[in-house]
Amino acid sequence: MARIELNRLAHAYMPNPQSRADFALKEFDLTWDDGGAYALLGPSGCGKTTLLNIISGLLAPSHGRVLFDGHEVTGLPPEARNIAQVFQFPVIYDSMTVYDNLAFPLRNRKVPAAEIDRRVHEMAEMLEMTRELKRKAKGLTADAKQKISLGRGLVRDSVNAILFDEPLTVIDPHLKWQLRSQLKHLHKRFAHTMIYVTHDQTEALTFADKVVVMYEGEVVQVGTPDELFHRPAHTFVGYFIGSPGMNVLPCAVNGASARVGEHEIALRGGYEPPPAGSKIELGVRPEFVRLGREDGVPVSVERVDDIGRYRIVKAKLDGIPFSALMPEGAEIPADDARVRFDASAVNLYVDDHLWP
Ligand SMILES: Nc1ncnc2c1ncn2[C@@H]1O[C@H](COP(=O)(O)OP(=O)(O)OP(=O)(O)O)[C@@H](O)[C@H]1O
Repeated sequence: MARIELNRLAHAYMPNPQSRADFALKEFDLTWDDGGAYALLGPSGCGKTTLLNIISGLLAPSHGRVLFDGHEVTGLPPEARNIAQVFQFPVIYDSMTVYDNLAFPLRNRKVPAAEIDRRVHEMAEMLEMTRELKRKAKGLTADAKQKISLGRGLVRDSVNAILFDEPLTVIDPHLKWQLRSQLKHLHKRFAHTMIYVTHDQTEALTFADKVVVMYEGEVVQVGTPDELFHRPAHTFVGYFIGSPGMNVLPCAVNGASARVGEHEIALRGGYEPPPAGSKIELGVRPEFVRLGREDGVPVSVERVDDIGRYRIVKAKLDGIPFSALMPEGAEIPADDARVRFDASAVNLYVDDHLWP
C-alpha cells in the first residue's frame, strides 16, 4: 500500500493549452493517505477518469508530478506501478474457470501455489462464490462476472492502491448494496488504499471515509461525508450532495445578517465584507429550513411532495425558489407561511466558495 501524492497536477489533452478552460484537470495538490478509502465523486465529464488514468499510469499528465510513498512515478507505465484496477465492465477470461480467473494476477507475479490457493478461497468466500470456483466464467451472469473482476482487483495483498472506475454500473440494483458493503468490509480487513470513482452520491458516501468532489476539472472539496453535508466548500458540493440539494439564495451580507430580497436573515456570526463586485450567496440545506405561521420571513408555498417520513416543500421567498424538508405531522401552512433558517446551519458563499 502506498501514500499517493499529486503535486501541482494538471492535464490538458490539447498540445498548447492557452486558458484554464483548455485543461481537463485544473492544477491542484492532493494527497491520498496510505490505507484510505476514498471516493472520487463528480458529474459526467468533470475529469474523474482522467485523474484515475494519471494515477494508474495509463495517461501521462501534461503538468505536475505523481509520487508513491515519496518516489516519483510520473513517467512510469502502469505495469511498473503495482496498481490494481477494476473497470465498469467485467475484464475476465471467459474460457477460464472462476478459480483460474481469480488466481491469474497472483500467478502472473509468481506467488507460490499454496498461497494462491489460500487467497483465491478467501476471496471467493468473501464474494460468496465458493460454489462457482470450478465453473467456467462463460455463461455466468453479468453480476457474477463483475464480482470476479472485483475479486481479481482485490486478490493481491501487495498492491500500492486499488482503483475502481464505476464498478457497480452493470450490477443489478438489489446486489449493489451487498457488493458495496462487501467492498467496505474488504477495505477494513486489508486496509488497501482504495479510490472509488462514481457519479452517484449514495455510492460515494456509503463506501468512502473521505470523498474527493470534482467539478469542471477542479477538485472542489476533500472531506468526510459529514463535512460535505454540513460545510460544503463550494456551492456545487452543496447542490450535488443531498436530496434535494442545498438551497442557494443570492444575498447581500452585512456583518451577522444577510439580506435576501427585502428580508434580513440571521447568520451564525459576523462576516468580513466580501470583495466588491463578487457574487454572494447564502447556502442552507432543506433539512434546516422550517416553515410555520408564527415567526420568520413571509414566503409563498408552491408545492408539497410527500416522500413518506418527510415532505419536500417547494416555496419562494421574494420570488427566489427554495426547498424545505418538513417532518411527518408538521403543519405546512398553505397561506401566510413564514420561513426560518437555522442560523447555525447557514453558510455564506462568495463566488461559489465557502466564505470562512
Ligand atoms: N482522450 C481525450 N481527448 C480529448 N479530450 C478528452 C479525452 N478524454 C476525456 N476528454 C475530455 O476531458 C474532460 C474530462 O473527461 P473524463 O472522461 O475524465 O471525465 P469523467 O468525469 O470521467 O466523465 P464520465 O463520468 O462521463 O466518464 C471531458 O471534457 C472530456 O471530453
